[in-house]
Amino acid sequence: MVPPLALDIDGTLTTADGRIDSRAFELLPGWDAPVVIATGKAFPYPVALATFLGLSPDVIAENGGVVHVDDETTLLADLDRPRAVVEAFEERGGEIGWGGDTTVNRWRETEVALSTDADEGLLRRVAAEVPGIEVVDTGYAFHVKSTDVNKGEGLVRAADRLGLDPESFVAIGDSENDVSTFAVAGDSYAVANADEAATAAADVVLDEGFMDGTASVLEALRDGRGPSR
Ligand SMILES: O=C(O)COP(=O)(O)O
Ligand SMILES: [Mg+2]
Repeated sequence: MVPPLALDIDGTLTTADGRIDSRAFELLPGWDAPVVIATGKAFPYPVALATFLGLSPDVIAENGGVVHVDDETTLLADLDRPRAVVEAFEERGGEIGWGGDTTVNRWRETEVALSTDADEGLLRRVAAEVPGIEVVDTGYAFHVKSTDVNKGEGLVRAADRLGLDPESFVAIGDSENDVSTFAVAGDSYAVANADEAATAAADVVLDEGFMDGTASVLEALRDGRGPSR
């Protein structure tokens, strides 16, 4: 019997150049337990990914700001303060980046994401002036978000709605925004490309990076073996 999964997207289900690794489409469609995709990306991305993987769209998006499980969507933070931070950042000369790609933030309902090209020092100074707001660096974006939400709290909520114990989940991830997931899942794996925070928080740090690492865990779980490192 395979365990339920809590899976990050970027750095975890992807190749080093940011594409979904095709092995996700071999390993996940038949997974015989719930799969919760837990990401910093806006809500439509994990819904689309789950749908095209043939999974039910049980997702944690926007770093826990949005939880959608069993056809119930819950917004756990609001956009006003993150937006105010980004406006103040822009008034002081900061740029959110993304080279004119307006899709990154178009569907966000609880947080704002800035390109990692943005002026991090200025962003952190502006954010520090607003209580209850933090900047999370995933290596793929700077997320301006409420301190009240995170992926781990999202997983507790998702597990409850699925009638499962969060400890029954195996979590795999690569960055700071996965630390809270690792804290509530029973077993946690950081891929080899993981940042310092995720590496320190994981039960196991894998020898292989990106989907090579993730696939090694999923294959071992599927085959009833302990995952190799
Ligand atoms: O949106 C990001 O910055 C990273 O996304 P992830 O949480 O799926 O890795
Ligand atoms: Mg990631």
